[in-house]
Amino acid sequence: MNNYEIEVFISKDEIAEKVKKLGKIITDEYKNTKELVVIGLLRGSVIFLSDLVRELDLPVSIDFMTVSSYGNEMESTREVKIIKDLDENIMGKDVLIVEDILDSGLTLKKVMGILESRSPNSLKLSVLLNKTGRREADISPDYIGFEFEDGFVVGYGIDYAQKHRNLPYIGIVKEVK
Ligand SMILES: O=P(O)(O)OC[C@H]1O[C@H](OP(=O)(O)OP(=O)(O)O)[C@H](O)[C@@H]1O
Ligand code: HPA
Repeated sequence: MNNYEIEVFISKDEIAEKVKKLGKIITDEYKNTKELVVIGLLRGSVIFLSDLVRELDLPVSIDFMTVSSYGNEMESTREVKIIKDLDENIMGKDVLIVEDILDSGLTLKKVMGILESRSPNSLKLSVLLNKTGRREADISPDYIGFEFEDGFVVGYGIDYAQKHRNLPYIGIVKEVK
């Protein structure tokens, strides 16, 4: 896409309110847990994860993994590769994956399969955005911020060709002809 503009889709204030709500729900559900391991997938999750963990009134540790499927494109390459694995062992631990967006589901299906095979005590998924219209893998998140059907989004950690992650809101990319 040569020329495009970005339209505000979810405002900064709406995101902040939702993240607070999710923080309360997750805190309540894990209140008897000794240690919750929050896992972020680099790079898209970092802003959501940073805000969400500060709304958790729980003993939390944080770890990151890098996988790649989209590269610089708007379509998934369909091949999900682990580029950087977790630093810590998750066996027997309560694990919560915190992701920016669930779209085809191919990335998280693969990642959840890998993490499940490491025998955590529990494994759940929290996504800020659940894009439902292009789902290919059977996967349903445990905690969802916002749901929408389709459209390519950017901002609040999410990129288009590595740009726009720093927008404080979620925008929709529109082609300008
Ligand atoms: O459900 P899917 O269709 O698999 O898409 C979701 C994935 O796509 C994005 O990652 P991307 O590959 O763009 O890397 P990034 O985290 O560095 O932005 C996003 O962060 C999810 O991990
Ligand atoms: O809508 C999107 N925007 C940016 N990256 C993405 N990765 C999956 N879906 C999207």
